[in-house]
Amino acid sequence: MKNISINLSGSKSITNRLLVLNSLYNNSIILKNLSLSQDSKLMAEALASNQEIIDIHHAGTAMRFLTAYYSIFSDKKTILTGSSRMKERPIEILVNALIDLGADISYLEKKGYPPLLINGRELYKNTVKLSASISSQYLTALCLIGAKLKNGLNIEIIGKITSFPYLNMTLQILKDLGISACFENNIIKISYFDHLEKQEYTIESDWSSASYHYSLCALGNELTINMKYLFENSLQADRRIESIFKEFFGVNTIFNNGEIKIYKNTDFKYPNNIEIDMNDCPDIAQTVAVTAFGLKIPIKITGLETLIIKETDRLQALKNELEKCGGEVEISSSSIELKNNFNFNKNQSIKTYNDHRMAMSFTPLKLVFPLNIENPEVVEKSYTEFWNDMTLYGLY
Ligand SMILES: O=C(O)C1=C[C@@H](OP(=O)(O)O)[C@@H](O)[C@H](O)C1
Ligand SMILES: C=C(OP(=O)(O)O)C(=O)O
Repeated sequence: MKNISINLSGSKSITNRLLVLNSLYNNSIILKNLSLSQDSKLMAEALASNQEIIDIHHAGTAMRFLTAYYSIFSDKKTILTGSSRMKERPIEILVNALIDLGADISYLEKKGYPPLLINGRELYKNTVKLSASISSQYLTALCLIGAKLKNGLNIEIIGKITSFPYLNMTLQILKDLGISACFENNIIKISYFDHLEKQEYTIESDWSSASYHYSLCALGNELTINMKYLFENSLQADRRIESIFKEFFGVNTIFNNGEIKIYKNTDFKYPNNIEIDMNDCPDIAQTVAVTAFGLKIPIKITGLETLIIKETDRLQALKNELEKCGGEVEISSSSIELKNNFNFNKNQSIKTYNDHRMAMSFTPLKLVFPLNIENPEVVEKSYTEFWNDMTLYGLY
C-alpha cells in the first residue's frame, strides 16, 4: 500500500468571493488558506490595481464578479478584458441586469461579450430580474455587491438555476460574515450592510482539485491518499466527488477532523453502466467521464449544458480526446455518453484546449496506459502545484 499526503490550497470559488467582499469592506476579513490558483491571483491583483485596463485572462469568476464590482465603484472608469476565449464567454445577462439597476456598461467589441467599458457609479434601484440558466456566476456577482447598494437588492430569478450549489455558497458566505441574505420562492433579498466587523475566515481546501486524486485512487493500485482541510459539511459543489466515487468507482472516504483519507474498496463490484445528472457540479464532469473510461464502465452524464461555454467547449474536447484514446463517445448539447466499446490506444497526445481541467482529468489515465498531456502549464489556472503533486505518484 502506498501512502500519499497532499496539501491542497484553498477553494478558488470561496477565495474569489471573499477577495471581492474584503475589498468592498475595507479588508476587514483576515483570510487564511487562500487559493494559490492563477484565477485568484488575477482577482487579487485586479482588486489592488488602480489601472484603467484590467485583464483577467481566463478567469470566469473574476470577469463576472468584477463586472458587478466596478459598476458600483463611483467615478472609476474600467476596461475589463480577458483572453480570446473570455471574449467568447457570454456576459449579456449580467450586464443587462446591472444596466437595469442603473449601471453604465458598454461593449468594446462584440455585443454580449467582453471586453467591457464600465463607468462606475452609485446604483439606487434595488429590484432586478434575471435568468440563471446560463451561469450561476451572474447571480453571485450581483449578490456580492448587493449589500453595498444603499437600498439593498432584490433579485427575481427566472427559470432554472444552473450550478445551484455555487449560489448557495455565495449566500452562506454572506450570512457567515453577518450580512442578511435570504432566498425564498425564487427571490433573493439582500439588505444594505455598510460595515463588517474585523473577523477571520479560514477557506476550506479545493474539492475540485481533490477530484483528480479521487480519480488517481480509482485508477491506481493500492493507494491511500490523505488530504487536509476538507470537510463532510462543505459549501463546495464538487464535494459531491466523494459520493460519486463511493457509489460508482468503489473509492471510500474517511473524514477525520478536517482531514480525509481515501482508498479503494477491493471487494467493490463495479456497475454495468452509470447514468448521472451533474448539473450541480459541472467542473468534475471531466474527472468522472475519464475515470469511467479508464475503468471501462459505460456512462451517460446529463445536465451539462454549461460545459460549452467554459474554458473550452468541454463536451467536444472530451469527445475528441476520449475517442483518440479508444472510446466511443456521443455528445448532445447537454450530455456525454461513453458507449460500451472500450479500447486503450497507447501513447496518444492529449490536447488540452487551454483548459486546466482537460489536462488534470486525463493525467490519472497515465496509471492505466501511457499518454502525453500537451501544454501541461494550463493547470495553473486552478491548481498551480498539480505537477509537483503528480511526482508523488511517479507521474511527472
Ligand atoms: O461561482 C463559481 O465559483 C463557479 C461557478 C460555476 O460556473 P457556472 O455557474 O457558470 O456553471 C463553476 O463552473 C465555476 O468553475 C465556478
Ligand atoms: C469553469 C471554471 O472556471 P471559470 O468559469 O471561473 O473560468 C473552472 O474552474 O472549471
